[in-house]
Amino acid sequence: MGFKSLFARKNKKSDSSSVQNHNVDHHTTLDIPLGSRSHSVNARDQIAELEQVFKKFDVNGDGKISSAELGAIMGSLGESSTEEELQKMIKEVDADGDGFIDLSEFIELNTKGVDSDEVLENLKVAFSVYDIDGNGSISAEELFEVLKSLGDDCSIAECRKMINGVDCDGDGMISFDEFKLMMMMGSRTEVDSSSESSSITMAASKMVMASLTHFRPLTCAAASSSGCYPGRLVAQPHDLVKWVRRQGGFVHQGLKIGEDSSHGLGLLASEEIPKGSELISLPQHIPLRFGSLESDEIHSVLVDLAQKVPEELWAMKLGLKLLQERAKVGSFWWPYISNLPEAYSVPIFFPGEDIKNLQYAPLLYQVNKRCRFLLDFEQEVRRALENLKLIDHPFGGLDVDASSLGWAMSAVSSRAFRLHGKKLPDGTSEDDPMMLPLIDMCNHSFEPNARIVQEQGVDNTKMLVKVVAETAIKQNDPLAINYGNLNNDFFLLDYGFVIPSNPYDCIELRYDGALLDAASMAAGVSSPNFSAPSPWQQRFLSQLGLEGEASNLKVSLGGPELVEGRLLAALRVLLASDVTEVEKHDLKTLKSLSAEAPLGVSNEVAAFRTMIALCVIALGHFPTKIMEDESLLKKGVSSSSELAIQFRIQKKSVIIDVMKNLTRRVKLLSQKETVTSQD
Ligand SMILES: C[S@@+](CC[C@H](N)C(=O)[O-])C[C@H]1O[C@@H](n2cnc3c(N)ncnc32)[C@H](O)[C@@H]1O
Repeated sequence: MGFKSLFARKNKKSDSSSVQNHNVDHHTTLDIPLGSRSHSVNARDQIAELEQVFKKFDVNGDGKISSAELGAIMGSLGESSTEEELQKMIKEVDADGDGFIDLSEFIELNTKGVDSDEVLENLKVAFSVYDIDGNGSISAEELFEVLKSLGDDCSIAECRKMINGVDCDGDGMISFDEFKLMMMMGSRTEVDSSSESSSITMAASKMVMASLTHFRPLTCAAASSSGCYPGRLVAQPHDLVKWVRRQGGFVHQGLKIGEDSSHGLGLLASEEIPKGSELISLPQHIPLRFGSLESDEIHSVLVDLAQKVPEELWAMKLGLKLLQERAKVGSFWWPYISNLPEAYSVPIFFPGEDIKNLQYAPLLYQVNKRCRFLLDFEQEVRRALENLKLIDHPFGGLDVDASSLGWAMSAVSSRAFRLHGKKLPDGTSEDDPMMLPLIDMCNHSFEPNARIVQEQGVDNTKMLVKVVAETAIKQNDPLAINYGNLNNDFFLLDYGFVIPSNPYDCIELRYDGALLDAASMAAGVSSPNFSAPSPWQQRFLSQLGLEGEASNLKVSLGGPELVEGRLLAALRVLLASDVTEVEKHDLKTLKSLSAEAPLGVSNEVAAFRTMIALCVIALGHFPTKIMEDESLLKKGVSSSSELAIQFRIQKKSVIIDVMKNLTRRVKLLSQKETVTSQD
């Protein structure tokens, strides 16, 4: 890679050789002389800009660029080079042979043309940064948007002026050919002093400067308070479907991105699609990962920081990479990242009052843990970055605070997929979390019409992962995949939504003998002694993991199991008096709700009654009743309050459903008992 090509950051992954079906027209080269070797006085502006760029390279300010400075810049742009390569690059330019590049050599280099495929390829990458919607031309609005996102406060009128100076065919836009012409004229000798030429120079140098010297600010919008779907990072994001196709991916012609009821944006079928159809396929290089591909070079600061992320918050690790790519102008993934929501409705972004409004201790605990982690990690990140030179800084010198870290963590937790990674010796494979552009536009349903398939062990496939139609899909139907059979705690914490009547929702309780004593007493169950089990009962409790060192005291009610088997078995055993009777059954039977009263009807009724009373106690922990919650919702509240209220309504509904189900079972058992005693 030559020195000049640094002007447009070329990401290794955009290398066209690794891409099939690269949708770029290779035949539209303009017949323009690429440069000359002297400068005109009218190129003063451009030279002033080049001086500024030179200063960025010249880190120690000694007026010359050394191979170390060049290497550091290349490294920060994702291009690592050997000393030999760096020396070769310097030699190309070093007219006086002193082993450095001085300002005049730098200007000479950048004002002469280099007619090569490489320059053309780099121009295409630079062009794509501005062509936000991927329609092949840059509008004044797009130019404005990009320059604004880079911190340049030029007006839309100025952008129009810049465009007019370059717009040869008068359509008000810059096509790739016009862009190329502009870039070449911006660095040409015979630039006259007309205002048109200076617009060209200004536009060219602004764009060049932008793609070289700026990073996007990492601001984080507060979660949207309106009910409508979240805005994207930029007002006019890239066309994701086109981008995936351009990168060699496959997107079914009957798919489009559109608004999907209350789920934000999603994928919709624009025509009927038969069952089994391939919908989307992504080649290996499109997913955004932390660096599991052999060729990935991860910034060492990011690697160190990632090691400080606890395993269960894996999303933050990939989030660091996402933030770095978000900051980097010219990132290969920008067309994808520009489509990400600017805000997330996950509880870490709720106002404190709404976190309390969740009213459910296990989730409050998780939310607080995440918030605390983000605040601590913010400090960790600051410490890691504080003495770094700009060129060593993974985020281009930008400040990374807890809210931008939270944005990144939420973007990953709500979109990343954990695919199969490296095979392990035991035959299983490592989890490989990655973001799957476009596929992650699919919303969730427990009754999905599509599913993700990872192409594993299939020879000759360049595609890493695909989505296929699980059922026939009707025109205008949204595409839905199943994110997992998760409870609402996960959905809210990681994705920012709550599913009403979620069959997998449950409540978590802490197994506690004293609490069970209280519950059984309230239920009128005679002689309960849960807090002082006999030795044989303790043996059972240890086998159930409810006693002893390796115990796990979290038990759940609700979900498909209705009552967690360990809790049911514990109650059955603790309410039994005859060890030999209990020992007749294996643990599996004792844990099973469908095993009918294995220790007798009265034991079963007492166990169920105790559980019903436990539900009453759990319900009592919620300060509000469902009716009160519903009337609050009717009145109208903020979107975070709404989510918090919906969440707690669902939790209370789970408890009530468990109570109803157990009450029905008690009734049936009691009838059975009466019939048996009458027989
Ligand atoms: C993988 S993204 C899907 C694309 C997303 N809708 C968007 O606008 O970019 C996951 C996010 O979509 C929304 N979502 C997906 N399925 C949903 C559902 N069943 N109910 C509510 N929101 C849903 C949530 O905001 C979630 O965090």
